[in-house]
Amino acid sequence: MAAYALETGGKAEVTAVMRSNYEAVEKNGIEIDSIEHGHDIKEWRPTAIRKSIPNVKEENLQPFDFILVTTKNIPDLTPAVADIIEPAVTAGKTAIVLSQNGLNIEKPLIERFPTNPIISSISYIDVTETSHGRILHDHADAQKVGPFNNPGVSSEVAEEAARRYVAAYNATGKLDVVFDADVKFARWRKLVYNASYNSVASVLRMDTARMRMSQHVIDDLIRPIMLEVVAAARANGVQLPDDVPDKVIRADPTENAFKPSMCQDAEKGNFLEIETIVGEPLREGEAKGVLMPTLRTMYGLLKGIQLQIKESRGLWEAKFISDNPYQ
Ligand SMILES: NC(=O)C1=CN([C@@H]2O[C@H](COP(=O)(O)OP(=O)(O)OC[C@H]3O[C@@H](n4cnc5c(N)ncnc54)[C@H](OP(=O)(O)O)[C@@H]3O)[C@@H](O)[C@H]2O)C=CC1
Ligand SMILES: CC(C)(CO)C(=O)C(=O)O
Repeated sequence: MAAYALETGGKAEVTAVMRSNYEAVEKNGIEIDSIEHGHDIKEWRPTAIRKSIPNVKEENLQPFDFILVTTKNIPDLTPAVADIIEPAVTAGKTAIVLSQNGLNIEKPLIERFPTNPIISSISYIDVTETSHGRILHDHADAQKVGPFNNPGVSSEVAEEAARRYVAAYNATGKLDVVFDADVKFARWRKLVYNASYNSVASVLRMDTARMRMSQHVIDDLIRPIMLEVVAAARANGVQLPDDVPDKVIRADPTENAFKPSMCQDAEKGNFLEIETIVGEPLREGEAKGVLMPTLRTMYGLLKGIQLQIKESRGLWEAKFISDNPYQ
């Protein structure tokens, strides 16, 4: 959806890097059913489609102005985001936009690319790739875009890059995609949803409407996690208002059965974004003395699921390692 918005705005040319969907898109283009851009978009293609990350130096390419990262962010697996994008980054030039959920995702990027603007996009957009190259977009694209603090880049340069990205993305001015300098607030606010709904949905394989209809899932799991995240945010200097949990609980429409992105991954047998969405807020909160028992339990369950996925893909072997006290 980002490629579509950027290209159709007329201020950007997008090179889209695809993986499992490459062949399907190369052959048939992209089919989009979008609440905002139209329900019957067929055979759409961005300026370029690639099967691998462009290598700017080896291929003698012009530097990219922006790299928009829309992969899942799973630091407990390799390759890490910084390794994936490195060949396309031009030091001191390319701005890197992380349109990914979670906390502290900028840290490895700042370490690897100390002279590049690193930009945060917090996105509210329910998008599902229903099959390769087929996109269902059923919530208005709303984003808060702002610069992460990269000590090697001046705040003026970083802000200018973020504003330029917003201007290209929202060229028509019709989308709710806006500049917002308070990246820390936007990220913690979004985590109230993701740490709770994404993780509970992944364990229960349940959509958010059914959770609300059940009542107990909200009372016993969702609301307690939200309150723990709000307490962790406040302990870290982010004053989320008292009404955030109630607003976020009711954020999704109840007439369709929406499953958050992590649940979609669990159902596909894909790896889960556990560390950035659950592990990091847990560590940040507990480091400040906040008790987070519900989120800690979810973390343990999700790590168990991740281990099963790793084993099924041959990335974990069921054996004791030397310092394991339970053998
Ligand atoms: N879906 C949503 O509505 C929302 C998602 N988010 C966040 O946005 C981010 C992206 O989520 P989402 O769009 O759902 O993710 P998806 O898993 O649907 O899409 C990720 C894409 O990245 C590709 N990819 C992953 N690694 C590589 C690689 N090394 N090289 C090339 N391509 C790669 C995947 O390919 P392949 O299919 O081969 O794995 C897949 O096409 C996440 O951080 C998520 O939390 C935020 C708001 C809403
Ligand atoms: C809820 C949503 C779709 C944002 O709108 C999201 O962040 C996710 O599914 O991970």
